[in-house]
Amino acid sequence: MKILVSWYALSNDFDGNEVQLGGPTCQFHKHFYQHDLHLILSTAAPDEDPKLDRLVNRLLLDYPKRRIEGRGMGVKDPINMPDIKAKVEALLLRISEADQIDLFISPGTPAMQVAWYLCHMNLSLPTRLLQTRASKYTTTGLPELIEIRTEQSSIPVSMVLLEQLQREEDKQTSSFLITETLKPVYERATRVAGTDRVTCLIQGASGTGKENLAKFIHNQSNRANRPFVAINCAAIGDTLLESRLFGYEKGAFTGADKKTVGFFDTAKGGTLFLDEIGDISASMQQTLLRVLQEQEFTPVGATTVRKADVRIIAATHKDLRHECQQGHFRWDLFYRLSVAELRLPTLAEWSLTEKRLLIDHFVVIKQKALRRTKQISFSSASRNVLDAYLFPGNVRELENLIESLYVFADELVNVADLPSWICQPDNAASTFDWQMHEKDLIRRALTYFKGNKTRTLEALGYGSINTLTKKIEQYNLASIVY
Ligand SMILES: Nc1ncnc2c1ncn2[C@@H]1O[C@H](COP(=O)(O)OP(=O)(O)OP(=O)(O)O)[C@@H](O)[C@H]1O
Repeated sequence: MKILVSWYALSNDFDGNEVQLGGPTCQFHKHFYQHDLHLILSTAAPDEDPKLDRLVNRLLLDYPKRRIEGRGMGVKDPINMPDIKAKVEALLLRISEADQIDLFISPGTPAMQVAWYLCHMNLSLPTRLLQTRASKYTTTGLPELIEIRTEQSSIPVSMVLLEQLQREEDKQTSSFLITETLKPVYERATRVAGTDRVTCLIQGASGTGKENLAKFIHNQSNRANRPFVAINCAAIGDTLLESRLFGYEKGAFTGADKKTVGFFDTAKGGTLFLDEIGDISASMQQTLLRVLQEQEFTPVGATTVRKADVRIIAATHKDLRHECQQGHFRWDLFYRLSVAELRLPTLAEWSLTEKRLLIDHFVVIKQKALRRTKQISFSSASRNVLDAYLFPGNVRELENLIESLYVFADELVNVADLPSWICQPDNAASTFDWQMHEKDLIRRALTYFKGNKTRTLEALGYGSINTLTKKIEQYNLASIVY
């Protein structure tokens, strides 16, 4: 395995908050990347650097098949060389089984470069020191890759603090995969992120990654340094939902023994994610509509209004247009929420190759999260079963399955290790194949004819518009974005 490790360049990899495609990290990927994994390091505490997330996500958008992961190293002072060295030493030792570890030293402070040099010299690991020369300084007009060759010490390093290894391990679990099927959705999401405040509606079945997508929009937006607050609207009744969202005054209701701020205040300047919006009551729909129209809200029991400064991202597993047609959801609120509409495909809509990629992705992620020394692998029979299974619970179901296999199965997963419902013959691909095929056909035709049902009908040859409409409902295609 060939691993690339580098810090990101605070100024050169970014122009303000935007990822700089001409920066050293993006340029490396464009011209020189031939690795199996890139670990991009940030000085921030683990999981607390929106810029790092933005850079990783941008690269994954451009190179969806690459494995690129961000690591917050928790370095307080970017010129404290001993601290930096101790942390990168620990990291390098953890990946010491790699065949080659390339240390890309161009981005980062001089202290970071010295630390790379010392690690290369002293750790006796298969490291190479790489730097790049920007195209404006080369005669060819293209950037150049330079390897700094030095004699490495033959004395292995004797001690590295083990507790550091442990602390880092916990945080190596967050990273997600943007496959070809997801790419258009994430591209639209990037555009949504670029517009402040635009309300967004994410539709998709349970477990397809709606909250992930909402976080992605937040992290890509100018609001990334402010809070992302999520609330599941289906889980609680009207009164509680209202007091959670808007806060309340002391004595506003029985049990309100002190003034409490709501999520609109907590998320001020940031993003408020309203999950399962399709499940809120008619009266809550009315309240929310007013807040969205007037951009202000009143805490329960208060007399004065407060300004709402949040971007709302709502999500639902329901087909909200259909809910409106049925009179269960207000059209005016639907239009307010769906200024930007995104739809996440079910796992059944992913190609087989992508599904396998996701399995491999979780095999790696869960190994780290559960601190297993060895990765699980699949017998060819168990691979076949997984290929045929449609994962109705989508990404979450697949993720949970891999996690449980790490807990209960041996390193080599056999069919007997898989849950019985996955192996049941009624899940066999043959039953579903033609339905999937039909669904795909209708989806493609609708997209091609930009949602025009008459032309789709002509192209596919269904007897009547009613048949086509029923199929569209059956396959949950009513809300696809053309
Ligand atoms: N593209 C992806 N790559 C890796 N993991 C993903 C991806 N999308 C989703 N996940 C993971 O799948 C799980 C479910 O995702 P998430 O909670 O965002 O789904 P959801 O659609 O909001 O679910 P629900 O409708 O049940 O609230 C999470 O653990 C998430 O990290």
